[in-house]
Amino acid sequence: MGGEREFIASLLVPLANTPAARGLADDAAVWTPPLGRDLVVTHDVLACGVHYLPGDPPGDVAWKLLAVNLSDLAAMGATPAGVLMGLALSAAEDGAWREAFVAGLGRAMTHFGVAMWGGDTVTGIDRAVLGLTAVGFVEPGQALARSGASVGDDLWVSGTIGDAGLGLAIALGEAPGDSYLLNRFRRPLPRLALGQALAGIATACMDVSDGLLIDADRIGRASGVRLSIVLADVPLSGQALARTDGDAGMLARATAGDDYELLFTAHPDRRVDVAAAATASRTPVTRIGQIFEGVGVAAVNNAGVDITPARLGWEHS
Ligand SMILES: Nc1ncnc2c1ncn2[C@@H]1O[C@H](COP(=O)(O)OP(=O)(O)OP(=O)(O)O)[C@@H](O)[C@H]1O
Ligand SMILES: Cc1ncc(C[n+]2csc(CCOP(=O)(O)O)c2C)c(N)n1
Ligand SMILES: [Mg+2]
Ligand SMILES: [Mg+2]
Ligand SMILES: [Mg+2]
Repeated sequence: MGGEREFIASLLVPLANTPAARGLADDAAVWTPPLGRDLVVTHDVLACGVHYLPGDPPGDVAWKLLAVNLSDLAAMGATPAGVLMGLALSAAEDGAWREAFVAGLGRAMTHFGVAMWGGDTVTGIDRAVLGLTAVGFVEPGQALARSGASVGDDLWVSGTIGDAGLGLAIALGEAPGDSYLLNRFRRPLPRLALGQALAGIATACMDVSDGLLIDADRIGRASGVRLSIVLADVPLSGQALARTDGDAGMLARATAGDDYELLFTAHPDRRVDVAAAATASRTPVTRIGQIFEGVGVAAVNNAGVDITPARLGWEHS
């Protein structure tokens, strides 16, 4: 395997077969956005040892790098268009790793229908740091926000919560294996179709990356309301349910993060519309609470007792 030039020419140029990328032959991409749409732009970083493990399959690391960014576009109700990727690699990401990474990235890009527009590659650091910028678009003025939740709204979440946290424990060798849970950690599925279907229905929306409780707290703070979550109503997969005991178990699921599900609010009069959006996007949604006066989040157990923990989820120091 040659150097940077050969890596770009042999592995990345084939991924960039879209006019905007100009064959990665110019200094930047030139993209003609869909007329009249609002552009939605996001960037997230995955660091080896922080977001994934050195032994994770490189193709899955690529999937996750794209998926976590598309999840932020989903949270805004956007349709993805293209990506720019920044790779800072260590000696551990050798030729075989790079080939497997790019192969996985190509499969992920095809799956989600996004184009590679360019990026940058550097080597010589101790641990890999992988950044990706995703660009999408929405109908003018239709981008969702964290700030629109009102007192009386319902609180909803897509899919199931806590699977990825259990998958991480499995990847770390701390829990017995389960391919479904491991896959939920390594290959999250951004809820793009649901996000798009929620335009005009959700009053606030975000994706759950750091943990259900901490991200609910963010909607609460952004909206100036209190999100009350009935822990027993938080949807768990069968696999997670089998590994979850009591209030402490539910709190562990609700603070683990890496879910990449959508958390959103809507007026109770829109329950039929939320159900229709879920059906149209083939995405399960569950009502997990209500919005009250106050600020932030409260987690309530079966006895109606507020058991909100001090630590709500993942935060970088
Ligand atoms: N280094 C940075 N430079 C500029 N803006 C940033 C930076 N880090 C975060 N932000 C911005 O701050 C806001 C919150 O970022 P945060 O990373 O918490 O959200 P997120 O990407 O949805 O969550 P996560 O990173 O857990 O997936 C976003 O609007 C983001 O663009
Ligand atoms: C090896 C390993 N250890 C721990 C975790 C858990 N984790 C790390 S960052 C984060 C929040 C989302 O990231 P960010 O806020 O940076 O976008 C979570 C839940 C992991 N994924 N991999
Ligand atoms: Mg981020
Ligand atoms: Mg987000
Ligand atoms: Mg975060």
